[in-house]
Amino acid sequence: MLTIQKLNKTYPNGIRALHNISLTIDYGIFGLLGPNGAGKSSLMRTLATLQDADSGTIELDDINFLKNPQSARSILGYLPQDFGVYPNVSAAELLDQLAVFKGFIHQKQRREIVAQQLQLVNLYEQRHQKLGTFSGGMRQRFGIAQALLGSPKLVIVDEPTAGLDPAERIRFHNLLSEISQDRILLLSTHIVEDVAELCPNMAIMNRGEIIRSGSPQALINALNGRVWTAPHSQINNSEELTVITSRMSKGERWVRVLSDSQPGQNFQLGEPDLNDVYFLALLDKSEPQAITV
Ligand SMILES: Nc1ncnc2c1ncn2[C@@H]1O[C@H](COP(=O)(O)OP(=O)(O)OP(=O)(O)O)[C@@H](O)[C@H]1O
Repeated sequence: MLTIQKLNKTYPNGIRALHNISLTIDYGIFGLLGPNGAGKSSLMRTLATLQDADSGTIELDDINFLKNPQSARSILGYLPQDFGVYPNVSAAELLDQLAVFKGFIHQKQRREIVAQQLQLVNLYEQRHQKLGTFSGGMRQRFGIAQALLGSPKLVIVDEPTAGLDPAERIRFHNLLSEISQDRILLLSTHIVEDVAELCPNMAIMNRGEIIRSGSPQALINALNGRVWTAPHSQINNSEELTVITSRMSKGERWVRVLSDSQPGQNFQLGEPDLNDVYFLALLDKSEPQAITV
């Protein structure tokens, strides 16, 4: 179990990026979902021991990350949001060099590990190709290969699917699912579908705070019988509604509304989903009010 307790961080410019963050995270993929600026990267960087917290604790296997970052680094791998590569170096060369930094000093052992990792992420055939010629998806898979050097118990990946095309995204999801079998994989993302498809457990973060946590299914079930839908064109303007989303679907604008009873005659009961959970969580935090559409 990774245990985070009462973690706080305020940057020198006064922005409070983490406010009393407490989470207990078990093996498998854990999704951290939140809008831009929620504090996800701040939390990821703190867990990766790349920045200090003002207070709180992070523990895994009796290692206190904040007091003993060196030991923590030996059990964690990190794929940052802005993973830069040297464009003129090949995948095998850079991975070999990163393996040296991870403490693999014997060349023969390193060669085996580098080959293993590149096979795992399906880049072995392209191992001599320069990283500057890799597509976004290949680069992210390479990022996973380097994060897995040394078989870490905790792997932290920060917004890895942003910008990937649908096929690469599926391939990347499959890879994440495969490598999460025997470790904790923390996935930070602002893409609701990433969490819906991959994560048995999740938390939603906004403005430096955890505002929901649990299994996606349990959070969705809590909305059963309370989400109503109607075409926007059929809603009477005078109705006061708690709108979850109002967006285009198949050429028509549809409104989803939270209500304990049918909010109007044109509304039908909808099937709640993780988008409803997410948008309602964000609404809660910004002082919910009835919205007239
Ligand atoms: N080094 C820093 N110094 C000052 N403020 C920072 C720093 N890093 C982040 N912030 C601020 O802290 C808040 C949280 O930022 P953070 O990058 O952690 O959020 P995020 O959820 O990862 O967002 P995004 O999805 O846009 O990357 C933002 O208001 C951001 O401007």
